Amino acid sequence: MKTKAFIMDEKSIKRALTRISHEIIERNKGIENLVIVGIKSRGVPMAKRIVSIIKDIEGETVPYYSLDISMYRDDVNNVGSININEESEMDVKDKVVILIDDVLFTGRTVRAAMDAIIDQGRPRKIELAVLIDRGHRELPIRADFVGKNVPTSRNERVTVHIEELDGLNQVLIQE
Ligand SMILES: O=P(O)(O)OC[C@H]1O[C@H](OP(=O)(O)OP(=O)(O)O)[C@H](O)[C@@H]1O
Ligand SMILES: O=c1cc[nH]c(=O)[nH]1
Repeated sequence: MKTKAFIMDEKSIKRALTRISHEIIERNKGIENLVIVGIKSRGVPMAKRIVSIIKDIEGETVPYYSLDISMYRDDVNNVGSININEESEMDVKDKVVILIDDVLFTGRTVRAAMDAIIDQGRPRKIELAVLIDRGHRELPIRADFVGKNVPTSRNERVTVHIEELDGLNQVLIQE
């Protein structure tokens, strides 16, 4: 794949996650009843960073979980059963769940993540934070918190590299 553009560097990713963290706190008037859920793979380190930024601001650690939705995808040949990772049962009943992912594209991953969460209990609300919204939704899903809106064509790919998984922090458009 050829890189067509550099969209974000380490500093701009950090600024975006800091702003999103402030917005989450502001929108929810604090952190009471919040639960943060990172979607694997890159939503997980992003979620941890947001938890850490919120702790710096509010002085408390918000509960957080990672979620593997591969079994819930409707466009993968896999009608399999529920499989939240075995690490933890998520306590989401009556909580405000903040879902975190790196890229929002068709919305199918988020749809699957919402199914997985609701199977664990009835949250009071689910909100969505993404680093990149690249458009091309196939479902009526939108993000509440967006790092950057990046217009793309369908055949492009937005690639997010996060240090914890990839050794560096950057966002690229590739084709
Ligand atoms: O809105 P959607 O069309 O569902 O696309 C967005 C999803 O696609 C990416 O994951 P991908 O399936 O490419 O796997 P990855 O996490 O290994 O990159 C990305 O991390 C999002 O989770
Ligand atoms: O461009 C895209 C599409 C799906 N998932 C990504 O991470 N990038």
